Amino acid sequence: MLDWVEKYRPKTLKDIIGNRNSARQMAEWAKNWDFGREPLLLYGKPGIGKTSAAYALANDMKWEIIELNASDQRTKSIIEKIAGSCATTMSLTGAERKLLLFDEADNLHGSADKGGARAILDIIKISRQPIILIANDSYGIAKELKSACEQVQFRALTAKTIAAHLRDICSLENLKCSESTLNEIAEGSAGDMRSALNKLYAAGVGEESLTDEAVSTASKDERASIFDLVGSVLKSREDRRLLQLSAEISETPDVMSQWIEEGASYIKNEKKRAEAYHYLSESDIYIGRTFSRQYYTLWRYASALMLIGTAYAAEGEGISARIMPPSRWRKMAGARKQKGIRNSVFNSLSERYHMPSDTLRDDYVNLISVLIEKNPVGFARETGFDRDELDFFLHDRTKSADIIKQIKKEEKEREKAEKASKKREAPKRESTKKQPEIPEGKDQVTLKAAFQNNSSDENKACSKGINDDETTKKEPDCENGSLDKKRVTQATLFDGF
Ligand SMILES: Nc1ncnc2c1ncn2[C@@H]1O[C@H](COP(=O)(O)OP(=O)(O)OP(=O)(O)O)[C@@H](O)[C@H]1O
Repeated sequence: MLDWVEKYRPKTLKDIIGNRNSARQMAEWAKNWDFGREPLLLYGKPGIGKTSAAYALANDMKWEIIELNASDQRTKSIIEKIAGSCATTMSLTGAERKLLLFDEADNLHGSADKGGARAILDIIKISRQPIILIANDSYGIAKELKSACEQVQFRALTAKTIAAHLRDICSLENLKCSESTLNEIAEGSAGDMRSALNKLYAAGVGEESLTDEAVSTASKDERASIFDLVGSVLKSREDRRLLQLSAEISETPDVMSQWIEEGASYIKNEKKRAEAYHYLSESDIYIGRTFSRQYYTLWRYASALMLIGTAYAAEGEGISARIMPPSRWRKMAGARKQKGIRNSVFNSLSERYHMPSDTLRDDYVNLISVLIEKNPVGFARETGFDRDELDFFLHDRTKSADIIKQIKKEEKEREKAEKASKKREAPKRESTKKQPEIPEGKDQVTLKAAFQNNSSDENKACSKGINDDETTKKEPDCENGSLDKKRVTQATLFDGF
């Protein structure tokens, strides 16, 4: 049996209650959608119809819908695998278009979502299909992602609008309910239609009439979110209520502690803030012990310390800013990327200079930095660094990007010139094809092997000359080298066969 939230989920945009302008904006966008059109970003409080509106739109347009949630472990590669393919191809079921729906676009910083924002941006660039992103908190969305989208705000619904919808549902379900009870549910839902429907369902399902008592019992069962918990810790001093809220949310104490830590950073008074951090660190000890001893009863102490301790320190001063996901998640994602760049830089230098990467990192990093600063172009050209790797030493993203761009341009021009010169050389080679008795393949391989054994710069230059088909031009430079000698040697070797 469907609960009423599902049973009365809007089927078409016309069923969306309130937010008429937003629904209209979505319909316009879909009607005029064409390849290259910006995705939509629907944002607003939970439970006010964003996801329903996206589904209703897809239904109206007869578009197939593919939903991706943050909990799908949206690493870059997975997104590219799932969405990248359908972003560029037509639907298998024959539906004209596929709507890619990225829910929780404001929650892309967790470990499961590394590179999530970047990957979505990449998909936006290549997608031949419409995309909608959904977020509760527009401030939590990566800046680049936000500016790549057309934004549609969803506002919390008024108590009057919610009450009217509840009345309709009561009559469809043959449930008798007084106006005052309906208003009480609507007002207690703070603009959240889903929460209101859940309360009505919990109190009224299987009943003929609704009593105030049933409603207040049902309200207690309403599940809280982590945002409610952080807000309450900073605002309220009701210890029991805080513990009850923490039991309702689905986060474990270690994750909860990271959210509270972020919340504690909003406490204005420095002393009080320090006190909050003190309780958080005490709580962290119990979290550590829980894991090391696998004794989960200790979690209760951890929760009590972090919640009651932080609330005690905050003294109910409340929060004037938006509650954000832990900033350490963002920092950790950044640090992971930086570590990857560092490893790749030192591994490639280690190969080049035949030195352990640890030695390079511990003893030569300053020297290398100075050398690179003196001649960044030459160094980047020689090492084949990319922008991030070069920036690791230069600490100047624009400069690094410019240098890499310049090198790539030069490479392209060189390739072009080489191709052109090969074209010019081709007829000449045809005419000189009839060469000595030495089989062509064997000659090349043995010569190459001979050069590999010789590491002097001069011989390298000679070998380059040969590979580049410029033997004649380079010959005078090779007089002291062993090219001619080797040719003689090889010839003698082959003579022996
Ligand atoms: N504006 C609305 N009109 C009609 N029903 C609504 C509306 N908003 C919410 N509902 C009801 O609440 C349920 C949940 O709504 P929905 O999932 O669309 O909210 P949401 O804003 O996307 O929330 P979240 O941000 O948590 O995903 C729907 O199934 C529907 O029954």
